[in-house]
Amino acid sequence: MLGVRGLSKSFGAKRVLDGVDLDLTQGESLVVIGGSGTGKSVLLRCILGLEVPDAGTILWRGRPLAEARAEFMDGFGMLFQNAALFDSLPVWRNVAFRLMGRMPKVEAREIAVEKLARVGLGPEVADLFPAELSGGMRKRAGLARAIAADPQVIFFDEPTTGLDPIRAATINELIRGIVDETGATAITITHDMSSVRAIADRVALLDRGRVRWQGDLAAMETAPDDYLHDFIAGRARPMARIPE
Ligand SMILES: Nc1ncnc2c1ncn2[C@@H]1O[C@H](COP(=O)(O)OP(=O)(O)OP(=O)(O)O)[C@@H](O)[C@H]1O
Repeated sequence: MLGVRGLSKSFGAKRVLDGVDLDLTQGESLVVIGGSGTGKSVLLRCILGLEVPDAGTILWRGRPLAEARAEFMDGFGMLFQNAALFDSLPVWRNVAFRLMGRMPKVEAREIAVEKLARVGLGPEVADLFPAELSGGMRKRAGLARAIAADPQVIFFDEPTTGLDPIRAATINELIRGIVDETGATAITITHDMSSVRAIADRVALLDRGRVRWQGDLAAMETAPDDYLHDFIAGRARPMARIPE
């Protein structure tokens, strides 16, 4: 459904992505992990068309995404790292952002309230402003916005950043539930191994601009790769090579 072929991107002399290849089938949940600065966000930005790669192609349903950009953009949802809600709009307008203009306001609001309910926020939250929400509630509202237009592909950018472990687990469960329910294809980038275990069907580890390892979640624990195991365990070895 979504393929990345030989994607490369440099900033000045710094080669951040150096031939990344990935494939996602419909309904699959891929979690991309990798150390800080390994290019996870750059990869996401290239897929979203916010960054122009130096080389490589992104395929969407077998066609270069560049040729199907409008169709792709219509069918994607995104949960941003800090929820990225518009502070001047009430929560329901944030959730309904993609729906406004496509349908009458009253209908958009109804869908927003329904999506808020799906993420565990009651109708009383709809008219609050983002500043009145806790961090966990903001994430939930961001998640409701990501699913408002029933996307076929959803991107989750560090979905648990800034949350305590219990709230993080709730968000992970919501994401997994939503992906299962909607059959959406999902790409998550994260450092949080609890997210990996809760959300992933498949895991890809980025290292020095390439996919160092990828495989099913179950295979991750026994994969013959020391760096992957250090990453999973959050372990720093004396004199270990930390990829830059
Ligand atoms: N617009 C840009 N201009 C110059 N360098 C950039 C730009 N965007 C990203 N980089 C560099 O690319 C590298 C990868 O950045 P990226 O944000 O993708 O890392 P990441 O894997 O998402 O890291 P983190 O997990 O810390 O968020 C970094 O060294 C960063 O400084």
